[in-house]
Amino acid sequence: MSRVIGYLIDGSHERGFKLSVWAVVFLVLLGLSTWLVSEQVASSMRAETQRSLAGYEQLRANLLSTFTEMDRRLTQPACSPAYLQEMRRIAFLPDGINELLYAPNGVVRCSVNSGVLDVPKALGAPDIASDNAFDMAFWLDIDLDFLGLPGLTGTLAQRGNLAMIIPKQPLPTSTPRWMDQELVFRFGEDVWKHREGRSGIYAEALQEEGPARFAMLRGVFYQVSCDTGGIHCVAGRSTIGQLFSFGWLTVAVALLVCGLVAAWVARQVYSIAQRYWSFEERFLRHFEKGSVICAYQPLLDLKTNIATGCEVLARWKDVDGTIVPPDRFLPIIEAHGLTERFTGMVVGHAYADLSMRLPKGIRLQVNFNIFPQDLDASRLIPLFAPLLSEDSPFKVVVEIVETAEINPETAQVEIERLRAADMHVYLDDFGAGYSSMHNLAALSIDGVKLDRSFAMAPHHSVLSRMLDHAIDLVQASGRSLVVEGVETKERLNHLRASGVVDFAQGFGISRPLLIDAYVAYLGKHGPRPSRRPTLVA
Ligand SMILES: Nc1nc2c(ncn2[C@@H]2O[C@@H]3COP(=O)(O)O[C@H]4[C@@H](O)[C@H](n5cnc6c(=O)[nH]c(N)nc65)O[C@@H]4COP(=O)(O)O[C@H]3[C@H]2O)c(=O)[nH]1
Repeated sequence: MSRVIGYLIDGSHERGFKLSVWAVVFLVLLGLSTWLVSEQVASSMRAETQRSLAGYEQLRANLLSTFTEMDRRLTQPACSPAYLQEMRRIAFLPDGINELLYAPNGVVRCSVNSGVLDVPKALGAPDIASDNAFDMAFWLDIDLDFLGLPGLTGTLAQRGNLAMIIPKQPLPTSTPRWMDQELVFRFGEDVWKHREGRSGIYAEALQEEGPARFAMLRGVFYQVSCDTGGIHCVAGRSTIGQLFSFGWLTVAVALLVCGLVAAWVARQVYSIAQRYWSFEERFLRHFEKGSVICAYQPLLDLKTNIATGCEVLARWKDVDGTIVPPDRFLPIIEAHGLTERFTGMVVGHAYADLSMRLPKGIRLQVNFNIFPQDLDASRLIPLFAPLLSEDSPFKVVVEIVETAEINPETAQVEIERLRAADMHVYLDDFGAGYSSMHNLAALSIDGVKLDRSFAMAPHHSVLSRMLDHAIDLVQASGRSLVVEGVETKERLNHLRASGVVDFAQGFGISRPLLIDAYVAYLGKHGPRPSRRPTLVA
């Protein structure tokens, strides 16, 4: 996991990472805005279809009130002059309905405009029977010739013995251009007749799933609204194309905003991921006792050919269990002033490993690396205390690297104090960095580790040719000499043949090993246990 995230947030994948986050966020925002827009479109369409229906709601109210008025006022004998006179008065009411009729059992006998018909007009079966919420029957688009209106058609509504011609009610002309509408007159759940607007929309809308009959997935939006009695219905339809053509500027701005927001989020996510998941942050979050582990690289005594010691090399266990080499985390430890705490962890871990696993009766030289800035005996000695007890089977060596921070005078004082506490001091990586002949001579160190670059250098290279001279130089100082970086048998034999190198260390002898492997290695190549512990190294 940490490897994957580490890979993603590593600088070289910044673009890909940001682009992926951007794409995800952009799509989410796009989905969200599409949903919001579709909600907005749905509610606008609902409002528009209901507005279109409002005229029919009003018409229905007028019909009902006119019927009620006729029922109340037409008490005279049907089709009598007084009856027709009263009917005429009612027809003058400002409700837009001005042709009232007397039509018992679907047979028109008289009307306001025609008076008593010479021949009563039988209307036949109604298109919509009266078993609806308003007890009204309807005849749609009937020929009004019988009322003296040749060539005209109209809709006739009947309640009881009374009837009236409904004036034509067109859809509002101010409907938005991004939407088409159709008005239908419903005869029942599944039977209707087109009345106004664009034919076919209601039928299409009925095909759509869902209670709101709102189908945006196919890029078409439908909305149907019906009046209270469910007789008039207005179906609205709008397509993505229609919406875009009237709102392209909004769409362009929305896309731009989504793009910009996604870019901002991608940048934030990247920097948060980097901050939270960078190796440094991970290391600092999990820098605790169990996360530091030790590897042990054998030190081979060239005089006896026995691996009498080891160098303790720290590793860090990443959150996913990956073992991380020290060059990755040591700079972080130094930058955060954790060096002393870290050395304490390494010493504690090594002590626990070795004291538990080392066969009884073996005395072992154990080399630890310390940070040059920690060269302070008063702080170091307590850290190593468990390994320095009188009956300890360990010979403790601390390896220090010469750096600009080492002042030879103060270093000498600290080295003396360490040695007085039964610790041994080696100069590490001699021949590289800040190594100086003067320090080699002036500091009372016990040994010198030749920088591994000499032994690792290919044959006949300059460094390789310098190896013997470097060995002579250290030998002349009288210090114990360790050559590290020994990778091949040839080089090991060469060093052994020189007769002046005390210890060798390198992959050619053994790689750094975890405790189990190291104990197994010691079983084969280490000192034999003795009843009375004697120092072999
Ligand atoms: N190519 C090659 N490499 C070889 C060979 N033989 C040994 N090495 C590597 O050389 C390094 C020897 O340790 P060093 O010079 O003290 O260099 C150490 C030491 O300066 C530092 N270090 C490691 N553990 C600690 C620690 O606990 N405390 C401190 N302060 N520094 C540590 O990290 C450095 C690197 O440690 P490692 O990565 O473990 O690398 C180790 C070891 O694995 C060889 O034949 N060929």
